[in-house]
Amino acid sequence: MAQYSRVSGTVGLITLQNPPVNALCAAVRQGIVEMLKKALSDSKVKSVVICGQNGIFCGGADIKEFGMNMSGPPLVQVIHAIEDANKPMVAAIEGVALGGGLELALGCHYRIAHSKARLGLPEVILGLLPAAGGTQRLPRLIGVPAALDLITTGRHVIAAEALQLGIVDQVTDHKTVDAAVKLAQSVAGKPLDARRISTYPCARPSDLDALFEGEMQKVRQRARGAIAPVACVQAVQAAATLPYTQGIEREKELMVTLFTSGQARALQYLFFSQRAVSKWSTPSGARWDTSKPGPIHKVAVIGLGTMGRGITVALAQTGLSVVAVETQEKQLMGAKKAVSNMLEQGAKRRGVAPTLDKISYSPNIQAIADADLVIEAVFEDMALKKQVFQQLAAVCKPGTFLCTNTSSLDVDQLASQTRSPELVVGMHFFAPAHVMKLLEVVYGPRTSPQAVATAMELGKKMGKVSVAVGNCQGFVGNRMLKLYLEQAFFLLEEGATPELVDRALEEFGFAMGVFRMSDLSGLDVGWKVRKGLMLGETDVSSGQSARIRQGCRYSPLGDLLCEQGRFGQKTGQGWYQYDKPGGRVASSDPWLHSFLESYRAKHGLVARHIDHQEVLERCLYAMINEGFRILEEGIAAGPEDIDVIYVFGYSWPRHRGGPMFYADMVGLAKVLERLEHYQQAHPDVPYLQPCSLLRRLVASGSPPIQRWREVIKKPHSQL
Ligand SMILES: CC/C=C\C/C=C/C(=O)SCCNC(=O)CCNC(=O)[C@H](O)C(C)(C)COP(=O)(O)OP(=O)(O)OC[C@H]1O[C@@H](n2cnc3c(N)ncnc32)[C@H](O)[C@@H]1OP(=O)(O)O
Repeated sequence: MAQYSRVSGTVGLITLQNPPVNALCAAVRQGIVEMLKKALSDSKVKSVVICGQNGIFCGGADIKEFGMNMSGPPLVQVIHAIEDANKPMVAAIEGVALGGGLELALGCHYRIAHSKARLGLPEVILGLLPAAGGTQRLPRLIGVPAALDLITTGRHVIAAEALQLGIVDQVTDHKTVDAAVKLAQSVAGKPLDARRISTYPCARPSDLDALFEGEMQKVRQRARGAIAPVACVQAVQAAATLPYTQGIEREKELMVTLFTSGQARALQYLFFSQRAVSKWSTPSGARWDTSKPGPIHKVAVIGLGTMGRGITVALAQTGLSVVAVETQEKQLMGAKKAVSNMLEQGAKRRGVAPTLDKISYSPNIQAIADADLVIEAVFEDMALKKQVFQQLAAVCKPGTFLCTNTSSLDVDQLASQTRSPELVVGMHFFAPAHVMKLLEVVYGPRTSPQAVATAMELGKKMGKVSVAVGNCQGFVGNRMLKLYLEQAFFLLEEGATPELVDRALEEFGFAMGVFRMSDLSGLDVGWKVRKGLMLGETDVSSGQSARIRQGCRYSPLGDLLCEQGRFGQKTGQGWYQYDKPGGRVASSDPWLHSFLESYRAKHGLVARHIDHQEVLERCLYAMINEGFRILEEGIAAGPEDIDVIYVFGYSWPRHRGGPMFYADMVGLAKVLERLEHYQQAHPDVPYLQPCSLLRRLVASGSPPIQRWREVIKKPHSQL
């Protein structure tokens, strides 16, 4: 797990060996201690280089070991042994030095990095802090403000910035280990006292208290209830105010609190879930490792509204050739300008050249004849999309993959418009498509494994977290969201206000409550979908209440607001009021409150007191219950898929892991009991009936989420 050799006669070389990222598992830590002893006791060795195997220095502590009983020497002690060494220690950083990997390098007396190397302390993203001395050494090395930035955000820096900040001593474009050996030779025999970072005083800016107060405020605001960023600030504050040994004690104390928190578990689960979803499988047996993607050189986008523009930008940024088709001349002109602006801004931010020349625009669908893959992004209307698919079938060369960006329409119906339904797959992007990380890849019963593999591969190229899901109304994300929204509407009918519901959800950790989010995305979007499903119009002649549709409870509140022209931010009025159409700052709207009162009076509803707990249980458990149905039907392969969709597409608070992880944390028996309670209270809402999978899981003793798959048999699979 760590190898030792002597090179150039006098330099000991310790190589970390734990593929793929040389994570610091117990055996690696033990190996370092043993190899270090060897190097220090070898009288021919005058200095030592530490490097990693296969061009990667180290990806940090082994995350798989977290939550297990610790064995082997603690990392903090390993790093002290390195720093205390009486021969110069040089870190040769290639690939990455992240987390414990960078902390290990900070224990060395010198650091040299390859120009392409990335360095960082991303522990905060895993709900932790750099607890192997990182919070104490980094501020001593680069100052408090810069250390706070890196430790509280977890951002990676490339070697040039690391050099500028003073994290590394040298950057090389050549072979890093060779350059490190040279550096090690040049410093052999030199005194080391001034090279041990733990002995440095921590420079204190004059306004230290104000600095930490400001930072704490900033971090709390950004953290939305996550505790790790706050602990990171506290640990750096200890570095700035306490001697090193006491600072290390404080770092340890804070780490123990984080380690035992559910938040760290949630974030580490997400780390592995994000990687697990790329290893997709479908109920028919297609899998990521047996399905080869088709070659894609040229992609076409049909329809240049908001979604089509974002997709075009994201595609052009991958370097692929893109043909962007929009039949309406005026829309095409506007799109050209908007796409170029977005590409230029993005390129400026990333310090690269904009890829404007990758895109050709056309008003004519014939222009896509030689595309390898087409993404249809026209208006969300089945008749229109069917027409487009018929055209695509006629125009495209044989073998072209045909993708639809529908957010909820039946992918299989679109496939049936073509001669090759096996080439049809959904690619559901989220707005704005060049920014949002999530992509739902939707396979129908006839979609070929190759089409799924191709869409997943393209998503990866576009920098998306892609999740393969089965075809059903709303797929995974919007299918669950519908119930979340509906429960929020019902709560208004029963006595809540948009402010109360939003506050409960924002305190839970959502960036925006459901009503503020609805105002932002536009109430008219859902209205059109409901009208398409015949849910947005009352059949007065049937004599049924406006609050019953298709035999179930229905709230027409959203439709009524739309009928008043209240579409949200874009019209300046929705669930809240704004200072002008397009305004961003929501304020409470007395009109809405009196509208709700008259609505309740009209329908004989008596407002009752509703608390935050009920808001959370009704909105979240309804959605979680649907998640279990999705698992039972085989629409999502596992709970990780649902959780990744919610975190990356619906701003579910990361430190709560996703809806299914949250259910596991709350306890499945409790979720079941509360659903039963609400189902009894609202028998006209059939989806509150607990899903049979949830019942089966509870009956099998509520196994942890990692073992749900054992219980999820798929007798009801529709695929
Ligand atoms: C006791 C605590 C004491 C001190 C505190 C120290 C704490 C830490 O160090 S926490 C860990 C901090 N490090 C990180 O957060 C880095 C996490 N990894 C990454 O960001 C990336 O994996 C990478 C940039 C290192 C590589 O990216 P990429 O090339 O895209 O590969 P993958 O992400 O797909 O990863 C490949 C493979 O490696 C597994 N893996 C990555 N890092 C770790 C790790 N630190 N521990 C264990 N396993 C790791 C990852 O899960 C992938 O595995 P699979 O192929 O099985 O999916």
